[in-house]
Amino acid sequence: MRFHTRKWVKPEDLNPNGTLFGGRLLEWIDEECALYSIVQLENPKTVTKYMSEIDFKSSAHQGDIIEIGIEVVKFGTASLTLNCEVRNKMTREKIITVDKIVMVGLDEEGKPKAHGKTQIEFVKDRLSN
Ligand SMILES: CC(=O)SCCNC(=O)CCNC(=O)[C@H](O)C(C)(C)COP(=O)(O)OP(=O)(O)OC[C@H]1O[C@@H](n2cnc3c(N)ncnc32)[C@H](O)[C@@H]1OP(=O)(O)O
Repeated sequence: MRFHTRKWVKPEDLNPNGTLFGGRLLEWIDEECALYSIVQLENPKTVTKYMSEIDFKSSAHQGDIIEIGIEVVKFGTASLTLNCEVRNKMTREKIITVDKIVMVGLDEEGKPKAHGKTQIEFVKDRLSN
């Protein structure tokens, strides 16, 4: 799993309990998956179709730095299936896991569009082609 993005937990990210608000974390995960999929599928019209159950294993506190990891499970026809793990950068403790996130690339009419991708591509390799 590659951990692409770090986030710094700020006062506005906390719940009334004083720990990281779950909704904020899901927003970060969704955005991370969208950005990752847009780049991989080379389609800016890529949406979240499905998220499996989530498992909050531990929390984070103000000032913590967390990192969001993504792994490709499968390239489908129009879809890209990912899994995600978020961990505390300092303690390496797992905060959340999401086993299955399905992103779908759309065409101009908002219908699923075949992407023709079968493996992860790195931007640096695209540039050298
Ligand atoms: C980043 C964001 O926040 S985006 C905002 C939130 N997301 C949205 O608004 C999306 C709203 N949903 C939609 O517009 C539609 O459901 C669409 C266009 C994404 C998909 O429409 P569908 O009629 O379900 O398309 P279809 O049945 O062809 O499925 C498309 C792909 O999704 C997969 N899929 C569909 N439903 C599910 C599901 N419940 N679980 C897992 N995968 C699914 C299919 O297997 C298919 O994959 P493939 O192309 O690799 O074979």
